[in-house]
Amino acid sequence: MTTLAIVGGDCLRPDGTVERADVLIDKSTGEILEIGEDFSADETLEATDCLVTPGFVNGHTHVAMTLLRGYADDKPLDAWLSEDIWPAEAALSAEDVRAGTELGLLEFIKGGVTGFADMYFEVSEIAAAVEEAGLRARLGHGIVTVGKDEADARADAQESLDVAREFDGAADGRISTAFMPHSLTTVSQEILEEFVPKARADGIPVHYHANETTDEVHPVVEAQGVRPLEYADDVGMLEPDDFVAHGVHLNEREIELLAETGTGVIHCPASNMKLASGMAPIQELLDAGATVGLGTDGAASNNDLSMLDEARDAAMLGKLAANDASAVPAEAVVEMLTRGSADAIGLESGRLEVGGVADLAVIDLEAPHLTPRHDLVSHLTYAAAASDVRHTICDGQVLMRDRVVQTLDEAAVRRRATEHAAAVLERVA
Ligand SMILES: CSC[C@H]1O[C@@H](n2cnc3c(O)ncnc32)[C@H](O)[C@@H]1O
Ligand SMILES: [Zn+2]
Repeated sequence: MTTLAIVGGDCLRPDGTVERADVLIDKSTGEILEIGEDFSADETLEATDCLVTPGFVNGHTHVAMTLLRGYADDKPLDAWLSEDIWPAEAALSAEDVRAGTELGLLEFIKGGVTGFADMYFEVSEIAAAVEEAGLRARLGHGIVTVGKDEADARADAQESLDVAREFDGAADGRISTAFMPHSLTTVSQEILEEFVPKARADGIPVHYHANETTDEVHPVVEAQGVRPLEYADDVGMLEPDDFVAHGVHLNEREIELLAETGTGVIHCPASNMKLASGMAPIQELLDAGATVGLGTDGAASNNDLSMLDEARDAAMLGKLAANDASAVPAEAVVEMLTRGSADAIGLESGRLEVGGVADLAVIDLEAPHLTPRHDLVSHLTYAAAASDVRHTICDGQVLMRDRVVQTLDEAAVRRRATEHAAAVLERVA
């Protein structure tokens, strides 16, 4: 057994309390062995004046979209996708997706993210980058069938199923998968009715964008005569392992359905604000008992991949949406940031506890904006930034030590991404 000790820090425990303790990790199994004091270990990470927290889990993203960061801003979802993003994505090669993914994973590690769910294409490249970077992920091929003939639509759906089967368990079990129809309006009913049962039969979860904008709600109501999530339920897309992104425009019945079925909801506040999609009813979802996590969505609608920014946005927007300053408090946000997202997307992480997986972030508290230290849960939600993360650990392995990423060459990744982004734009022009 090879061990790693994180020493000198304060630990954020699953009940929200903070206690002074060291953490002993078995590097060979990636498990937390003990939380206490005076451990001898093969390797040490210094955490004096730091907060040791569960690693942050980004419950919904399109990580390779880092290449399109700043490419198209200040438009609503439909125009942004159809006028700018989809034409640019049509020009992306597998190598571009790899370069954009590596850049995104670098940003994740530097911001304390240890796990994420991703919907995109060229998933073999994304899986290879995840394996190299050392992160944990649920990956899937996103299906869009609008504008495609039947053969192409079925091929796209089949690819999503094949990818989910092929990559489940990859990277020593750090990669899991899902069947990923893009949304209830961009994938036909025929495809959903044919393929969702096939995913279900293989125990593959389903992930999709739902109720993001009113433009996504009205066509479903018109065509089906029911609300989008009632339709999703009818086609078998609300099960305990399933998770939806956004859930902005939900009525009471849909909130109830999400909670009753145990379907996870990934709240993406920055993307919802930037695209002016609306304000998700997060306090209502929490009150109903739904499993709620946080996600950045892609870097082209955010425009960064900082989960600490997302935490602050979730708290602020949650209060505004509820017209209540006590809504979506810091404790609820930290829960969404860690085990809420992990539970929603089905990752075994999000808790700093003995026997749990050692997916951790160590936050340096020696900064003016984190002084004084009345309440570290408050600081995580309202004041800490990605640049305050000092070390990142996933599956017991140190991915970043003293802000130096160990698994990726930062300069090379940034250089490659810059080159690929420029080449894509030239092709699109
Ligand atoms: C077919 S792969 C996934 C697909 O989703 C697009 N996308 C990025 N952000 C959003 C969003 O907020 N709502 C809906 N779709 C989004 C991405 O560009 C890919 O094409
Ligand atoms: Zn998305």
